[in-house]
Amino acid sequence: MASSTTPTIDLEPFLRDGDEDAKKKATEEIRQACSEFGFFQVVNHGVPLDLMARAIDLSMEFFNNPMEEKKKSLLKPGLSPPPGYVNFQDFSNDGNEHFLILSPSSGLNIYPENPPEFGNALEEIFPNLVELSWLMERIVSISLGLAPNFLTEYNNDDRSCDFLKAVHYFPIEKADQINGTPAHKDANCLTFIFQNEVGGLEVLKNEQWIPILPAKGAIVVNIGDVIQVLSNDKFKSASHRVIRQKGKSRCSIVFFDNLHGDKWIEPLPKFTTEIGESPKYRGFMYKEYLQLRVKNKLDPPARPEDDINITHYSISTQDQGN
Ligand SMILES: O=C(O)CCC(=O)C(=O)O
Ligand SMILES: [Fe+2]
Repeated sequence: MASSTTPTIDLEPFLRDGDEDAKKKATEEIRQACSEFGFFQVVNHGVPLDLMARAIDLSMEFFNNPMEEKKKSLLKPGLSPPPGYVNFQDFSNDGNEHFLILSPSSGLNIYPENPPEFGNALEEIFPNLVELSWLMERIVSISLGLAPNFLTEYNNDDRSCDFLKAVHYFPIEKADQINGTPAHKDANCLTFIFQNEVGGLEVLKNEQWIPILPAKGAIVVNIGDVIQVLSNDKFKSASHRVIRQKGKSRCSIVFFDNLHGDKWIEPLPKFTTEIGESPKYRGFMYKEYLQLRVKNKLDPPARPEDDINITHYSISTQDQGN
């Protein structure tokens, strides 16, 4: 029966050899969560819990610095996404600020002096989240009926476009300031989020906002547009948002398992020609979509309905009939 809370799935069977039945059961739970919600949480995921807690604490210490101090690690222009500090309140209604890093091996990251361990903690957690992405790519591929290494090979095992953000959501001071991050769908492949105890992340299902409750040590996983398009809507990239809370700062660490911009994205034959279904999207170059999304964010259209999202590439039923 369909439920109204997102499931939590134990990945412990995947961290050891054997127990194929337990692996199958967890894979089936993930398949259901991906088609019903596009969102779920995982526990026993292999990312050290003390490192997760340290990354959150040090992020909050960084965000508690005076603004002049934070702005010393301003973003490096010309890179997309730009690493470093950004305060969205400077140019949008979003009530958050973030610090972004690219892959530590890029050599492009800049770190603030205070607190000195902040950069180390982010660099240390990054490869742990890459490791979890590999595992989830494998499970998601299997649950779509694809070869286990399908998603990893689809991106030529290229991890150079992954990135990570530490995000601080300011507490609400006036009643109308609830917007932390407005409703959106992630463009990438898979997103991983862990959060402090404050809450505010919500996912849309059947026109209802469902809270993703913070659970100690759990990591939220959500499906992005790339998987929705490849699977021709079999798996869902769900709309989600963050609501700010009264008197409490929310902190999250968000890791984006991302594709190379030169990747061509279109529904796979397995979900179209091979089963006699029409593709729901036309193919596109991933970087073209990302550029449209960035433009959208920095220079929002006057009418919200002109906001660019994945439906930009939808093939309507009418087109399919022609
Ligand atoms: O901070 C969060 O929990 C989620 C942020 C988010 O959805 C995003 O950055 O795409
Ligand atoms: Fe998101």
